[in-house]
Amino acid sequence: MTETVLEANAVRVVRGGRDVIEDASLSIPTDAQLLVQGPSGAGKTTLFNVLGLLDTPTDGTVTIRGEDTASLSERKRAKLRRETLGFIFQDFQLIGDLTAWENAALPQDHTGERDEEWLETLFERLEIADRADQYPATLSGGEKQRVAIARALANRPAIVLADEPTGQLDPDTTEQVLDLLFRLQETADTALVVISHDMQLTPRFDTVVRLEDGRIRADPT
Ligand SMILES: Nc1ncnc2c1ncn2[C@@H]1O[C@H](COP(=O)(O)OP(=O)(O)OP(=O)(O)O)[C@@H](O)[C@H]1O
Repeated sequence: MTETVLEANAVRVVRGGRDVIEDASLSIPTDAQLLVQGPSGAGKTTLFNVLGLLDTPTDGTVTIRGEDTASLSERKRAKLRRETLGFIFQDFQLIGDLTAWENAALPQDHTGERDEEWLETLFERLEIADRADQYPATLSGGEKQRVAIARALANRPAIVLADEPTGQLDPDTTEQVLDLLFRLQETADTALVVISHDMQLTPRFDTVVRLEDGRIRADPT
């Protein structure tokens, strides 16, 4: 049986006096290819932040490998986040005065565990080895997203969480980035959770759930 790495149980998030997420439950196995698909305002970013331990739910629990994250101190949550999760954001969030390589190495710097060989593997697989010394301003959108993917995988996280990872890419580059993500998922042995409004992504994923008005619904197809 596949192990569950992250579980959200009856999560409710109240913001601005109303329920932005209502009774959301998700079980993420170690080999997940999960797409959470939903329209603008459905609560996707809020759910991303809760699953990524960047925000705490008003009610309900988020457990990682069976450990309830609510009972942890902020320091322990941050440590668990650094060691277990890799993040990919729509706007890449690269640091402008660091090179592509330095950006990708940041999570390793935070945990103090440099693994140059793994970074090299990632840069080769992502076909950005020749861009390693360039600064973000000189990279294309697709290249920036690949650096962001390398950074997300730098610490070999158990889960990669991606919020609209292809939102700024054209359809062809979107397909290429998805191909790379799935191939790297296998190499890195990580669960992949993508949150997106983009219907183009739907056929590529094993499991698709819909988020509508803060509620998770099973994929109707
Ligand atoms: N801190 C907050 N205070 C008040 N309302 C909030 C807060 N955070 C989110 N919301 C509201 O909750 C709803 C869901 O927001 P969220 O950003 O999670 O949606 P989303 O699905 O990611 O949307 P988009 O695709 O447009 O980014 C929105 O109506 C938003 O205005």
